[in-house]
Amino acid sequence: MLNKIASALNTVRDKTPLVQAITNYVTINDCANILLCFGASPAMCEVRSEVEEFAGFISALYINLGTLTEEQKVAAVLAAKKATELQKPVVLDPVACPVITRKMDVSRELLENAKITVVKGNIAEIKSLAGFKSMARGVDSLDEGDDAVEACVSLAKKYGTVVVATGKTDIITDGERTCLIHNGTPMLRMVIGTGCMVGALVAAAAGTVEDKWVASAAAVMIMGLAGEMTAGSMVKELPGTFRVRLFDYVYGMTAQDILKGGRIECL
Ligand SMILES: Nc1ncnc2c1ncn2[C@@H]1O[C@H](COP(=O)(O)OP(=O)(O)O)[C@@H](O)[C@H]1O
Ligand SMILES: Cc1ncsc1CCOP(=O)(O)O
Ligand SMILES: [Mg+2]
Repeated sequence: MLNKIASALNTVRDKTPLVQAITNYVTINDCANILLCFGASPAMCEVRSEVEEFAGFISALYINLGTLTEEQKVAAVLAAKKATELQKPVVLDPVACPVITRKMDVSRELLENAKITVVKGNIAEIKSLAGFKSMARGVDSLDEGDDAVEACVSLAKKYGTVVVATGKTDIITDGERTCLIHNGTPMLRMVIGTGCMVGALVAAAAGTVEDKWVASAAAVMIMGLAGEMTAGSMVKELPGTFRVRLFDYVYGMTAQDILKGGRIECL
């Protein structure tokens, strides 16, 4: 599996996927920059009158509900349907769906009316979307992760998607194959948007790598490992410096780093 993940990194770099993002205004710039560092090309195209035309050009679509305006909501549904028609991968990040009913409703609408290739959320978001009890505070998960694998598998089977749940241990499943990623650092929680950035990276990988489960695992591992390497490079762990250096470590990530530092467990 580590070989496949290392090869996924090289595939993204070789193919330079064009990732369309309809995403929140808190972390939009970080999402664009992390995509560039990964080797992808970001385009934040999110107006209803533009998205259907743009779908013809993209490698993948990333929809993040973090600050979902009414305009974004209409555009997201149109874009997801068009991407489905054109067989382009769609990644959904159902930010705050445990605590805001509208986000849950829009997530379900998207899952029911388009082919969502990957649903990526934190553990609380994924558990609540799967109908499990979860603990959240705003956009953050407070969930210990009990039942998380079961929730991921059940959600994956229900909608025929890959499901990614991030946390101390990340879970990636397509309903049949499940793996856990043990890379990461608590510092990733000291910077807002690391979850959004993981979603953007998943879209880039899904836009180029055939096996969407491998693509998702690769994106999640690369963020976790880059976080570890960033924290390891600092004499004192400071969030501002960490945030800037995180981009550098994603940019500098090599296949060799993955083979050496990747920590994955296939269940
Ligand atoms: N306690 C932790 N230890 C190590 N890595 C973590 C921890 N919590 C989250 N991460 C990592 O931080 C990133 C963002 O995940 P998370 O905080 O769950 O998402 P969100 O920001 O959407 O709530 C992921 O790469 C995840 O693996
Ligand atoms: C703080 C905040 N508020 C609405 S979206 C957002 C960013 C969420 O980022 P992440 O899901 O990566 O923690
Ligand atoms: Mg999030």
